[in-house]
Amino acid sequence: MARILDGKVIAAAVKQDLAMEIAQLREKEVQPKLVVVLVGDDAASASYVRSKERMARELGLEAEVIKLSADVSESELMRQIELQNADDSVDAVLVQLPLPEHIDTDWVLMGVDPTKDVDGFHPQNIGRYAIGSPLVWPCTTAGILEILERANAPVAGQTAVVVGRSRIVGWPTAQLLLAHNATVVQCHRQTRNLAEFTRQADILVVAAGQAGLIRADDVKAGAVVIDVGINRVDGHLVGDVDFDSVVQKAGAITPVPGGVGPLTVAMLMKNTVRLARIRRLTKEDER
Ligand SMILES: Nc1nc2c(c(=O)[nH]1)N[C@@H](CN(C=O)c1ccc(C(=O)N[C@@H](CCC(=O)O)C(=O)O)cc1)CN2
Repeated sequence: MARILDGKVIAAAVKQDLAMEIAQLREKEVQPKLVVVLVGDDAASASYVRSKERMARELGLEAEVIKLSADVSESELMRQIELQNADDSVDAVLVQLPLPEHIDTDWVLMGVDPTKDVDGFHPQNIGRYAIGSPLVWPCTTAGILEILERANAPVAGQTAVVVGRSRIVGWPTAQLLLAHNATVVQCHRQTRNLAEFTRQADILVVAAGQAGLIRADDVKAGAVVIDVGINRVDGHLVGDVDFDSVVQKAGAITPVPGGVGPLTVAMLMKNTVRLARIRRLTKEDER
């Protein structure tokens, strides 16, 4: 039976460490500020943004949410982002995804000042994945590393298989595991014989958006399985991994809900503090 990696417990530990760091920053008169831009009225996005605002306030960070209507023009959205880029009191800017279809997401993300890009989605930060040191890793990816580290799961030298190659999770997670010296295989929709790869994984990260995609037969005995899927099936939230069968075979597994999700918000707070520290306490030529 696998060890359950409880994201709520790990997120609470991250928050506790951060509270101390924020108190120390306050002694240096640094008050980190996060701005979240929310476009439209998608219920899930609105709920995630509320969690972000709530956790920021709990930790004593300044947080502002800019709400724009679903039919906002691309130029108005860009204008709002540029205002945040120019505001010296703002350390971190996040544009909640997904954006409505009429908006070019790549273009908008390129508009965020890379030094305030708390999601790590600006091309300049994506380029830095290649040298293993973006200013920040995307929040979910950073959360996955936090889970592995706090579970004392080794990464270097392990075979890691990542299913999915999204901008938000799959791609950066593969890059992060590579930067930590895992042997990485990135699978995606067009991968043939997916199970041939997943069965080799010491660390299996699944972010495909397909409920029940990975079953016990697809997993190596003793593997660490990180389930990033969030799917609603018959009114219930389930991951991409068939938890009930895989829990019998894996060495450790994250549940859904209560696994990676809570870390995504906690790591946003950690990234905000990191960007504030870099902008306010590090000389430009040391960044
Ligand atoms: N700009 C960004 N947009 C999005 C990101 C992101 O990192 N940056 N990630 C996701 C949504 N997301 C945060 O934004 C997020 C997703 C899930 C959770 C979470 O805590 N999930 C819970 C279940 C919650 C539920 O009941 O729905 C869990 O897994 O336990 C937090 C944040 C897409 N957009």
